[in-house]
Amino acid sequence: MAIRLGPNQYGKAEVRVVAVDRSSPRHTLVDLNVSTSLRGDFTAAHATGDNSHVLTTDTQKNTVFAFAREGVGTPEEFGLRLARHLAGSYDWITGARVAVASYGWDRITVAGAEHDHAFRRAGAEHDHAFRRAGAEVRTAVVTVDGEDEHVIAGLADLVVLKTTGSEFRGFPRDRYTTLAETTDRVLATAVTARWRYRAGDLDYDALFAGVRTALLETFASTHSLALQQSLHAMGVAVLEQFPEVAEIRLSMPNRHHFLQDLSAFGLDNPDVVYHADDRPYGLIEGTVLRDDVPPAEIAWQGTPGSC
Ligand SMILES: O=c1[nH]c(=O)c2[nH]c(=O)[nH]c2[nH]1
Repeated sequence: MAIRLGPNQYGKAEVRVVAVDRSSPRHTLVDLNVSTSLRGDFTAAHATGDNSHVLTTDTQKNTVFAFAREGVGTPEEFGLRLARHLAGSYDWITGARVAVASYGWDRITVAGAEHDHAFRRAGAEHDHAFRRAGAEVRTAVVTVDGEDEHVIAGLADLVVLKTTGSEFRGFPRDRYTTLAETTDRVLATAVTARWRYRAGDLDYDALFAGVRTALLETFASTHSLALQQSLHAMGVAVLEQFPEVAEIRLSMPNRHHFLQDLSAFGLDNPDVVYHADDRPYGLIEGTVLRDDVPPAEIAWQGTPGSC
């Protein structure tokens, strides 16, 4: 019985690259998940571990980031540029497949914010604060406990990002601290928020829309010194604007965007190309509540991500 190597391919899966165009104060961004894979004669690597024909997956990843520095364009164009380059790089590589998933981002709009400098160009559309299209979920948890009824409304996976207007500095340093202080970073999070209503007949749709808008507007407008500060400001805004809300609990992972070092390829990177890292992530959670409303812990029992 002859045993042989059948079809095979290899590449780097899910390179998360975010490219920001800062050429005007109205930033734009492209957010991609790029997977490459090569076909060709890689028999030697499989049979004997001879890697002389292996264009490493690390190199493929670097190529994705380096190509993003030169502009992304459409996913199709970016895929074509990459695939042509990879397929043409060595004689023994006969083909390349590049899969590009492109995540859409909408500008956050803020009513009545025309006087904020970040809105000056397009009415209420923010220059550098975005909401990822499509991912979010509306939630409700209702508890009936004897005579008591509790309604917790919420949303999950409301993904937002600011390309500027975020700092993080002034933290203590010990022997394990390597994080650099920054006065300008990309700030991104997936907001999970749950808020408990006071009793009463309420227009839940209108309240949901209002709370969601308050969360978005406040994320966009707050010059953030920490994600904790943004979280607090978002909770305060909801309680200030909606007397119907007794308390709000927020869970906000810090979706880190690391500036990709392109210097090894002779490229600068003036805050253009980022690696959107999915883990580990900071997880910032907090409750904002009113002093004069009795707690209702039973309403929260079994609700994940609230503290
Ligand atoms: O907004 C932040 N809060 C933190 O607590 C923290 N920790 C960290 O490493 N980066 C950040 N960013």
